[in-house]
Amino acid sequence: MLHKIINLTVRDVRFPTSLQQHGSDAMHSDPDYSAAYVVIDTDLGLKGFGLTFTLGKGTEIVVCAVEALAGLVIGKPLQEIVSDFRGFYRLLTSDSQMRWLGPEKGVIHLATAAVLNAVWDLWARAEGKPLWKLLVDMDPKQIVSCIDFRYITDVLTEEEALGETGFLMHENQMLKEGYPAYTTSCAWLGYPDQQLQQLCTDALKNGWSKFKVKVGADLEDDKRRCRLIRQMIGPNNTLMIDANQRWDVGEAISWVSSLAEFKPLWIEEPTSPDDILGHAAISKALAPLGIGVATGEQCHNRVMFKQFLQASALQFVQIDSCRLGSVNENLAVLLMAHKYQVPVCPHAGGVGLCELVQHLILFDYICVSANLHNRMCEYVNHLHEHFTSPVVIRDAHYLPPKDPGYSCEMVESSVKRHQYPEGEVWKLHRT
Ligand SMILES: C[C@H](O)[C@@H](O)[C@@H](O)[C@H](O)C(=O)O
Ligand SMILES: [Mg+2]
Repeated sequence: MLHKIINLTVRDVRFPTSLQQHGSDAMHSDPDYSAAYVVIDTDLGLKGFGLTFTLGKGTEIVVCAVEALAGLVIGKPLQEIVSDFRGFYRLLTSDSQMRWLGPEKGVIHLATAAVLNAVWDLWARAEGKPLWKLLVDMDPKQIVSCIDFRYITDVLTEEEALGETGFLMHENQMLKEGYPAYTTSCAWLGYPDQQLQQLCTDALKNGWSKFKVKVGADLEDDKRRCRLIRQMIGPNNTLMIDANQRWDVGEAISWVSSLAEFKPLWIEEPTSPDDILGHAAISKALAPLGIGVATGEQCHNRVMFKQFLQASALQFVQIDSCRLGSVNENLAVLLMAHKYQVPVCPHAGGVGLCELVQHLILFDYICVSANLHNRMCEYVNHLHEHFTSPVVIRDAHYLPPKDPGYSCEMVESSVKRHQYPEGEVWKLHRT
């Protein structure tokens, strides 16, 4: 465990997903799934790989922010970092000059996630374990020692957190059955009805039973698309809807009420991701219709999640492996969600997000929640071929990864081809 970090590189990698409207929603009509992709080198040759997710333009800004953090990482032995991981998280997020850019939000926090994801990957590789197993094998004290409790002790103290982990009952079940997943890949907003129908038919054949549909641009379109999907999947399968922050509070309530006949389990991101009281009002108004509110993919830190939970403003917590400050901050959110008994259903609509977040939800089930009721992890079917250890889905379940690390290493030839702007793929698209 002497691995000393001697270098950090970061690259701007973009995939032209907008060409076919993959990933499109009511607010992001042309998303190019992208990543600020980090590689850290150690003196002994072991490498760590990490990333954060972006939508194309602006990835270069995240790259700059990662470069600004690199000096805090280079020169550190892995052992020193992980023996005081809370301190290291603080170092990255509380730098007395750079914290002005956040603190713990926006571009600088995305950069923190990319760097720390690479450090966690390195640690798991050094231990020869997939990240979920590294977490599962830690004793609760060590888990808790990775979390920065600043700003959340009014809801969760370190002592309380110690009592919240450690069930360990369900590892074998996960290895056998995997963790339940839902698919978003049938119904991106830019897909025509025919494509939606075809993809839904295929998904049903492949054993999918939970489907998310993008809504929010046009009410009549939403009704037609939800009707179509509900008819195809029948009354017993699950439907979720996602508006990606399109509405004001009142509009959200009336729009979703008009879609209530299609029986969605949740409305995701109905309004601004920062409007905690707005989400609380929407939750209250929709509860009698049996519709919950889900949010989190743009919830930028544990303090926001704390308040969402305190205000009963969400009924599904959607953690994101690349928006929060890596595993460290995600652990805090998992434990707070457990305290409030709110199910965690991770966000994974992006490049690499499925690969990463599966580790976190496996840990959550095995060591924290021990519960599968109303819990599922998002799955989207794009771009897995660019990873060296892509997710394995069987019967709509994530099978626990076996390779050491955090599953975020990308195939080097893919990185080269998709690097922006010099990669071959981008040369083609510009001509
Ligand atoms: C732009 C992206 O594809 C989003 O639409 C996506 O992350 C989405 O909100 C999701 O829930 O998967
Ligand atoms: Mg979403």
